[in-house]
Amino acid sequence: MPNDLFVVYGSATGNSEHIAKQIAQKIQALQTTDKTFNDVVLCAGNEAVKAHLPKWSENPTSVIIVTSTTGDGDPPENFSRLFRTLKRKTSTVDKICKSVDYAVLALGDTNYSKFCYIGEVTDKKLKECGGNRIMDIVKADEATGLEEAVGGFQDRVYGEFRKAAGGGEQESCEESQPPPAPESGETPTPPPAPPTSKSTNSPGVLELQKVCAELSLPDPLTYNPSSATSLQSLQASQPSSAFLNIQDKTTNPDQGSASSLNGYPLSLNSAAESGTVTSTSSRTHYTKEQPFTAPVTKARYLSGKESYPSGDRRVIEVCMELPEDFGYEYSPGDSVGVIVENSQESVDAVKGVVVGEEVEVEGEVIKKEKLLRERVNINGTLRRRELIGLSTSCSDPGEALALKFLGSKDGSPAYTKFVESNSLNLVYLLPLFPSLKPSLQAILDLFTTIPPRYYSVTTTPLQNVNAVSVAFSVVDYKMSLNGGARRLGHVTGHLEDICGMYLNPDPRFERLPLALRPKLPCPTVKIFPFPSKHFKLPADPSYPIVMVGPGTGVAPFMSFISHRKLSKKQSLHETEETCEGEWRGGFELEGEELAVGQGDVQGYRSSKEIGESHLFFGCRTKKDWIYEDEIKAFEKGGELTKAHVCFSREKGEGKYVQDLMRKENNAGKIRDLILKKNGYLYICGDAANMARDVIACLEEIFDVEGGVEGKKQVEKLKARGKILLDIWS
Ligand SMILES: Cc1cc2nc3c(=O)[nH]c(=O)nc-3n(C[C@H](O)[C@H](O)[C@H](O)COP(=O)(O)O)c2cc1C
Repeated sequence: MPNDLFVVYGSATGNSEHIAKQIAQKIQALQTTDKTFNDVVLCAGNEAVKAHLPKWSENPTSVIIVTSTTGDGDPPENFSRLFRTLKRKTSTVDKICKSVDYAVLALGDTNYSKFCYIGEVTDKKLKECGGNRIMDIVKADEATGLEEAVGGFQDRVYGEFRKAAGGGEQESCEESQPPPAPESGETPTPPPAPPTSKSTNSPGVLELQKVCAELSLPDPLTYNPSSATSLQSLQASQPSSAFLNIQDKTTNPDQGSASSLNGYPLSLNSAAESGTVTSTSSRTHYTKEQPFTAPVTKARYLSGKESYPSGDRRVIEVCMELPEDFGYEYSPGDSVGVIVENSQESVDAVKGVVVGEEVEVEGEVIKKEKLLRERVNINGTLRRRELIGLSTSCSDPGEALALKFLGSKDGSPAYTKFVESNSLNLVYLLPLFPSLKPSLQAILDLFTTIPPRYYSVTTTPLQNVNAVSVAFSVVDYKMSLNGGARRLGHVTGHLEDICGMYLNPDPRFERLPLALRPKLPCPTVKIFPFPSKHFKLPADPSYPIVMVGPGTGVAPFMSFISHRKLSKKQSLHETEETCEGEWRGGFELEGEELAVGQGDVQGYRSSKEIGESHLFFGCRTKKDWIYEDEIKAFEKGGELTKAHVCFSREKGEGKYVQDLMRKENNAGKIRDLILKKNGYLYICGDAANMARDVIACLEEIFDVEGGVEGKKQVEKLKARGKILLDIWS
């Protein structure tokens, strides 16, 4: 009796999920001719724990894990439960994976210190749980392009599993893939012939040629894709009925189907996962799939108001109302996920070019307009695999080659300059490559769903449990392509737009009393709670805290300081239960995972004294200083011991936060608070530059001996949860 094959993913931003889906689809397609496996099951790690893991120790099972690492070496949310379970179960006598053949594909980025950490640990733990590793872990690096490693894994993995299942060697995921099925009544389009000359009229190719010349790269039209064999496996999988049959083995019929095909959300998996996310007092039922439509009750510019409508640095705070049944008492350090549909303008720009009027997904026919507006991420920066996939829909061979080159490893520097630095998305790609006419099905196959954006809360529930505020910079810049078109962030631009009535009120009505002003409809936004597991205040408020948050990285610290201030004022502890061993957010934790002293809202309510607190904040100029009044008021009121502030474009004691931290007094203070006084150090903001520099600075600060001590000390403090990061790239 053939065994089941599980393709299990852990994904924060959709890459691993998409790759896992491709692998599952391809293997499923092979099963029509080659019955190596009974069923092919695709699911997120958390879903696997309850629905499938118990059976893995009983029956021979094959498991392919595709997981990224996020945060600072953290598992993606939808993988965290499986990760914890595997870590916990290694020492048990009854090896829970003793009947499991497995392989791990780890996604990561070498810009982060814990490269592919979650994949590595998962691979190790599966082994310790008795699993049979059938091929070595493959690590794919986002910094240089995931494609080659992913392609190599895809090429090999099926053959290896087949061999292990006793089915011989001949199959590989790619080789035996059936040819793409033509749409009914159509003859398949032959692949475009290679270009015969380097001349072209294509605006995209011309721009790319310029970029390549600047970077001393070969002309993209001379690119020879056949030398990049493994990339072929990442090309768009064409619709094939065999691919649309991945079986979901979920156990909960209420949640609908978990199968996630062609970029559609894994509604069941995600819902199941979020459904168990509880606050200490109640469960929340608002999720990514079922967000709450929150009225935006206030919005204000924290900086840059004078530069509206097109200044490059505008920071906005928006306040959203939460309903009674939101059932979610958030706590400082948490974020709110915001979902914004694609704008009508971007849908219109794509609609006319994409071929086909509707697609069928799991029996449901979806019209083009709806699919483009609500589902596919046409506003996201194009990924390499999407470019390679789109190349097959170009009728001009030069354009096809240029897109293939951009998605290839050889074209990596050009990708950075041409795609990444312009945040080039499908909407702007189409006019550059006029022969590119993808089908609606290809768009569905290639693109992920619109991802939510996450923003740290700036408020505390101790003040108002029915409202939450977040702060963000408006993304607004000029592209170097498309004639210098202006680009606004998909979410931040939208929020600024809908909050116009608060941000830039009509001056004609300003002198009128509020009651007499015309009533405008309250803007709304779709949100869901996104609790943080690690970025939490210490449970004992008397512990000191050091907060490093330049720019909008200061946002969670506004919540931290307000929370400590109000916790001192309120003495609610008699009426509140404390909650031990469970985070707010309902994640069960093992002893060693519970960082010393970390806690929740309730812990704070029992507080009397709050410990010393230091904030390191930096921005470009005094004009950019957000929350200046609030920070000064905190300092005056004693809730903040000291704000250390610097301006990179003005004269002062230092340019950047790390310059201030390095100063003798401050370095000594940080050492004392963290090492001797049981303090916690928090870093929030940009991962690539700021966090890296701040960590390097801390290594110096803790390197009292002048040797390698500092590096080790920082690692130790991170491992103990005494240095905590909330960073983004
Ligand atoms: C906020 C953030 C934190 C990250 N942290 C790490 C990390 O600690 N180690 C690592 O190897 N990669 C890290 N990455 C890189 C991701 O693993 C990589 O981008 C991967 O392709 C994401 O896959 P996913 O979309 O399936 O989550 C991080 C990425 C982001 C955006």
